[in-house]
Amino acid sequence: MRLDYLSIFPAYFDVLDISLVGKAAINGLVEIHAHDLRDWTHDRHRTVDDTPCGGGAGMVMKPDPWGEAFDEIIGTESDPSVHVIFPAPSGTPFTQSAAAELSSAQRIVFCCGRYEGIDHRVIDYARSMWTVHEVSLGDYVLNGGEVAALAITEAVVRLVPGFMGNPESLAEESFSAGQDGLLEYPLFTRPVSWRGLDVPEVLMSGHHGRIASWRRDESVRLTRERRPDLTDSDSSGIH
Ligand SMILES: COc1cccc(COC(=O)c2cn[nH]c2)c1
Repeated sequence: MRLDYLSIFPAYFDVLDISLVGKAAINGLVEIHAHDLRDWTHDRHRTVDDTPCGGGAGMVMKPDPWGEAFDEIIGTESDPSVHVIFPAPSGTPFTQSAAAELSSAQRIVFCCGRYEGIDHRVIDYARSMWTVHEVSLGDYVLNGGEVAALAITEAVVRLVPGFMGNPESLAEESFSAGQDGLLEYPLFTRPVSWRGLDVPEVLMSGHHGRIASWRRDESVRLTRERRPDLTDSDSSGIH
């Protein structure tokens, strides 16, 4: 899987050289390329933004640098197998199933917006050429798409076959299919007693049936408490 990042702050992606994603890069599982959008400007100030047509506060990212960067990084041929991601508050909520779908992509290009956003024609042009995803990580505003691109990268790359040493651990996480779309139950490890707080006895009983039932009850309780929106979904198994 090749991952490209287009940003005016490409150094954000240096962090991908460490930890698991870095290891995957070494193993050749993923190939990471970060690019400075200003490399495709031609004026002395390397300008990437301009005032919004129609007025309004702030600045908008000009289309020209994006188009030239696309030509060089992706090419001028249409190819639906290339996935282009624009993180933005106005995007479609990003989910674990979207991460799973993207984990089989051969190429993903992250376009990191700054200022008030990117000239919409950039997204329209990209849609005419590749498979575009405008995604939101949540109902809040970041200063740019870089942090969102890092989060999406981690969610996707950890699902790439061969990435996780222990694929079983993927099956039991929140939002993974195995949990019926419920939130993950509370986790404990040794010591059994810590600062006057004890591990729930059932987990030390060795009775696997009771443990499974305790975990399910906890997942249902947590999901009802924190994510009532998930309780009616068909996959949750609770109504
Ligand atoms: C594309 O234009 C913009 C404009 C402003 C900020 C951003 C960065 O994305 C977010 O803020 C975000 C992503 N998910 N939730 C919030 C992009």
